[in-house]
Amino acid sequence: MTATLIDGKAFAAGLRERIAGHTAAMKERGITPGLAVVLVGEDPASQVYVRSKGKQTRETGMNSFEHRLPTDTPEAELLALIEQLNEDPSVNGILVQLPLPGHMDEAAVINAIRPEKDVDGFHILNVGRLATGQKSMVPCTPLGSLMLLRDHLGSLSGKSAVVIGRSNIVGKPMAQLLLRDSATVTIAHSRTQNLPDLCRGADILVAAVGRPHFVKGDWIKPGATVIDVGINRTDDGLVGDVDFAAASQVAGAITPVPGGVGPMTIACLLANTLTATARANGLPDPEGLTP
Ligand SMILES: Nc1nc(=O)c2c([nH]1)NC[C@@H]1CN(c3ccc(C(=O)N[C@@H](CCC(=O)O)C(=O)O)cc3)C=[N+]21
Repeated sequence: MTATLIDGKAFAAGLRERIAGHTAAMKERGITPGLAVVLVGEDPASQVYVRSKGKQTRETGMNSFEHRLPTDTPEAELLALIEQLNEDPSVNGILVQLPLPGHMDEAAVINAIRPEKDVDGFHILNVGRLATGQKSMVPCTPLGSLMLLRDHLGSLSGKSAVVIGRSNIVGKPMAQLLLRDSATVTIAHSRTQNLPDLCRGADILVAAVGRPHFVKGDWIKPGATVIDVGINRTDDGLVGDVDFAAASQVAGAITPVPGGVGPMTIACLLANTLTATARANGLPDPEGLTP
């Protein structure tokens, strides 16, 4: 048996087109969504992502504001920039690229962003809102994964979901979103006992561990839906957290790397920026893109 390929790249392209349509309608009313991306330091991978985010923001018709600061920038200077962006009415979304240099307090920086403009959904208030079922900004990678799951499965209600990874950026918010869709959710991590057996019970398996080919083919329940969040640079190029060749013989459906969750992350960043702009202007949420 060979799994259905869940084409995140194509889904993201369609999503960006719908976002561009909403953006054009807003611009007719004199509102242009604006996204500010802040990059501290010269990490080459981060520079690639920031460039790609800026390009897609502009292609969607939104304003893109990019701020690059040197690695040794004092934290107070970054906080002052965030305050300036908080006050700027042309900026609807603020993203501070992570990870930050070691001398900075990541939580303090994230929580300095006005929650309404926190398009990453990392602010403590948005985390609490998501956990309690209130409208919030939702982290982009989990949101993109949820969209792919809903598109492929329809209802997630009652399904057994295993999320491998407990990060604040992916694992924990992913579990919250699955729970909100009435899946039965287990969060697994490095201390989990008998992980292969646990995975074999999962109708939905989300791998967010950051280790190349960590999830083996014989961990997959036949017919399961597998979402591979991993982006690992190896000598063989970009690979996911799942052994794709083996897993795709067993799974019902699986996301590839590249071309799966990655492109959805950026499309959801634009979706959150559009939603933030609508909310800032008293307009209804476009299509309920940000749940
Ligand atoms: N505040 C913050 N928010 C983020 O959302 C954030 C961040 N910091 N720091 C870094 C990670 C990483 N990230 C990715 C986005 C798109 C792809 C993506 O489009 N990947 C392509 C391939 C890209 C390639 O070839 O390198 C794919 O999977 O097909 C990957 C990774 C967002 N991040």
